[in-house]
This record gives sequence, structure tokens and C-alpha cells, in this order.
Amino acid sequence: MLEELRKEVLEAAVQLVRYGLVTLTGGNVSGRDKKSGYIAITPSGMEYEKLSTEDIVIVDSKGNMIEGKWKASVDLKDHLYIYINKPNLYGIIHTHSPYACSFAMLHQEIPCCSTTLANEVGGSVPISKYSPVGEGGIGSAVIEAIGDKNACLLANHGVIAVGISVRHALVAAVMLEDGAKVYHLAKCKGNPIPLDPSEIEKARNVFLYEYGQND
Ligand SMILES: O=C(CO)[C@@H](O)[C@@H](O)COP(=O)(O)O
Repeated sequence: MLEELRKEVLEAAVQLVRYGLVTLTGGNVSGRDKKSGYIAITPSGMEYEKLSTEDIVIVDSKGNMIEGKWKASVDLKDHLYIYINKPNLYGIIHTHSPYACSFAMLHQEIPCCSTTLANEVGGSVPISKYSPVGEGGIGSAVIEAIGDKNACLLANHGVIAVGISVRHALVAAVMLEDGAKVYHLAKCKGNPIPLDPSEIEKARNVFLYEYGQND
């Protein structure tokens, strides 16, 4: 069932390790199927590079198991809450990206001083309030903070990146860390200059509607 979506979820999870956004079993990835509304999500506590697509868990929009042999991610309730509240989203990725997390530890949003953040996140990266893992509060904290951005910092914890597909959420997660690293390096040398809001909007629209091969 939903083999293509499972493959997309697993491939994104493996990329998180390769891009250094998670270590061991940290983070998680989910994708929503447009037709059935079912969610494919990574299993809890399992290293992604050792998984095959049959290890990806399929649940319905309420979290009921549809197909799978493992427990779903501890953050399942949070993914479901975000999907229910953002009907245009079809991919959610949670990471522990080092540079982005350093700002989450400081409870500081990341200002938009690079076209990278404008392109892929939609501007500055908001910070949500702290919520313990596994209680379902992370989802509501993200919805309170994220607005129309494609990523949000989780205070004292990590990152949530979202998109209109799993791939779109992966690009947001990877480019957020890129933007956070460059902002950190600039801060070491002086005061980074935020982009003008009109320039952020222009850069965002280029990536939404013109960039790439528009396949
Ligand atoms: O960040 C945390 C725990 O702090 C979890 O999201 C992360 O370790 C992944 O848990 P799962 O393996 O998805 O259950």
C-alpha cells in the first residue's frame, strides 16, 4: 500500500542523516496521501539507513494503524495535528539540525538575511514555545507559531519543516540549516542585515513559481 509515498518518506529520512540534520534515530518524516488522506510515517526509534519501505507505517488521519509492523514515531500526534490544521500540506519533517537548534536553545527566531531563507522558508524562521515530546503539544505549538512559513524552530528541541510534498519539506529542512549556518557565521563577524520584506516576497515567489524545471 502507498509504496511510492513510503519510498519518498524513507528516502527523505535517509537524506536527513546524510545532510547531518539528525543523528542515529533522531527526527522523523511523514507524508500525506492526497487520495486516501492516509499518512506514511517513519517508525519510532529505528535507524533510517537500516529500513526498507515496508518498515514505514501507514495510519489514517486519526492515527489508527492501517498497515505496518512497528510503532509509529513518538511525534505522530504532532504530525496529525499539523496536517489537520494545514490542509495544503503533504510533507512534514522533524530534525535536530545543529545550527538551527542553537537558535532554538536561545529561543531566538532566525531573521531573514539571506535569499536562501526567503526562497525556501518564506522569510525569518519563527520559534514555537517549548512542548515535551510525545504529548501531542508540539503540533499545536507549531501551528501557533509557523504562520505561512515552511519551517519553525521548536524551543529547546529542534525543527519542523513542512511542504506541499515530502520533497518540498526536505528542501525546506536542508536549506533552513544552510541559512542558519550562514547567519551564525555572519553574526561572528558583525550584524547581519535583514532583507527588505518586498525582496523576501519576490525571492519567495521565484522559488514557488519559476525555479527549476517546473515539472
Ligand atoms: O526529538 C525527539 C525526542 O527528543 C524525537 O522526535 C526523535 O528522537 C524521534 O523519535 P521517533 O524515532 O520518531 O519516535
